[in-house]
Amino acid sequence: MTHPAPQPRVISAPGPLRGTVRVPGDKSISHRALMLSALAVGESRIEGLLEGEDVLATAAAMRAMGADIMRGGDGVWRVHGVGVGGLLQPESALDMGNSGTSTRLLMGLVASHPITATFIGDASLSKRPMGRVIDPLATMGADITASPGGRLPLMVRGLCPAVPISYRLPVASAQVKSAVLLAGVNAPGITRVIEPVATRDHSERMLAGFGADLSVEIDEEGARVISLVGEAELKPQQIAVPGDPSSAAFFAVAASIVPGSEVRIANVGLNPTRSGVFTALRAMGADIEEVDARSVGGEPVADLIVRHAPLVAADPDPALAPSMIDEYPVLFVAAALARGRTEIRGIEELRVKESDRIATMAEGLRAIGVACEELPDGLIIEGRDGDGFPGDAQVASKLDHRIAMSFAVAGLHAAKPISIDDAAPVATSFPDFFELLAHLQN
Ligand SMILES: O=C(O)C1=C[C@@H](OP(=O)(O)O)[C@@H](O)[C@H](O)C1
Ligand SMILES: C=C(OP(=O)(O)O)C(=O)O
Repeated sequence: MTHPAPQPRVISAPGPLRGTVRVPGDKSISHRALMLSALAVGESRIEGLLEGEDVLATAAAMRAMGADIMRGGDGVWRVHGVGVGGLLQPESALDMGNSGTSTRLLMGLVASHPITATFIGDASLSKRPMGRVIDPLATMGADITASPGGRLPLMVRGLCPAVPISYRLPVASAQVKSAVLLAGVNAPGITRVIEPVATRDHSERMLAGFGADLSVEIDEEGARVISLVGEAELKPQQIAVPGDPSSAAFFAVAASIVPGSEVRIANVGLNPTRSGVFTALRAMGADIEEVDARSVGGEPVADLIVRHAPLVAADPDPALAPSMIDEYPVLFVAAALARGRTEIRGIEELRVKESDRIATMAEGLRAIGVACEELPDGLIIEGRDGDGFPGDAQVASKLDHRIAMSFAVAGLHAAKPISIDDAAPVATSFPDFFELLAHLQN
């Protein structure tokens, strides 16, 4: 719950970006790999795990509930699980730091085990809504006491056996879907999640990969119906985590906006439920080539070669929102340099992330010289037609890693430096972001 001292950073335009970078492992897949390995009996091995603070919070919580988790000197993580139903009562509160995914998915796991756990987090996480997972998990029988507004700190008292439910998602959220499915892993019978709008499907892929009986059908209205047979026996796996497209997006935008750049981003996960940002950038004229397409750990992967290109405003299709939800802040930076006006709608979910990402980005963009107008569910941005940002301003990251990295990217094409009041949150999802950026500047 304590924060490291703020780490201010000044970014100035260094000239073209050139070379190859390999982005770290996918954050969503890393969380799930640790959780499911911790529920399997026997040793799982995870290669390419993201070693960011959010994922380390998940690892610490799974250890506190009985799993044996070790990082080998070879960088491979070895997990000895406790078996479905075998999670132990943690001795102290689970500190989720800044991580919404850790909190919501672990609440699901605890909900169907005969244990009680208290969840705490940092100032950002303590403002985020948990009612969206409390509701279905309470229907499954968990007893949950939350702080006012359904927030952290909160306590989950699991029920075993839990009641399997059929739950239609009221909000397009992979975290809510996953919380219900993970609770369903230790519930008798069939737990069903109906998803009118598809969100990232890593939980479904990985549950099936660990041997759970899970099926997905499309109903007559086009919704995905995910059915999971509970009291599953999960078998240990060898997992290779692909690179995170959400992290790759920062370099894709950086190379697109800085004249003379050409960057190869290696090992990027391109699961269609995650790759919307590349579709949106290409619609703006970005030059993104996919090479060496392959499959890593059951997920599509390729290297991306991104070259500078003049960008033109193109309103992103709101239907793409779930597949690029975390990439909007950096897409706003691209839109702010494009020719024309971009209207981005259908992204009200951005208001409940690590910060209110519509408001925080609007404030920062104005500070660096961009005209924009906030909407309840989006943002209108007047593009600068390739003209760099005037800069000479300080922006606030508000405990939000994606805000800090987005303004670092903006600083690469600014007449005067942009300072970020606190870049420490970058360590939650992308600890070596600034090192990789420096590598491309040499
Ligand atoms: O399931 C996941 O791993 C995630 C789902 C998304 O959140 P929501 O489910 O709240 O949309 C995303 O923003 C988050 O970074 C990771
Ligand atoms: C929203 C994010 O993560 P989380 O919900 O796990 O905090 C993110 O990484 O942008």
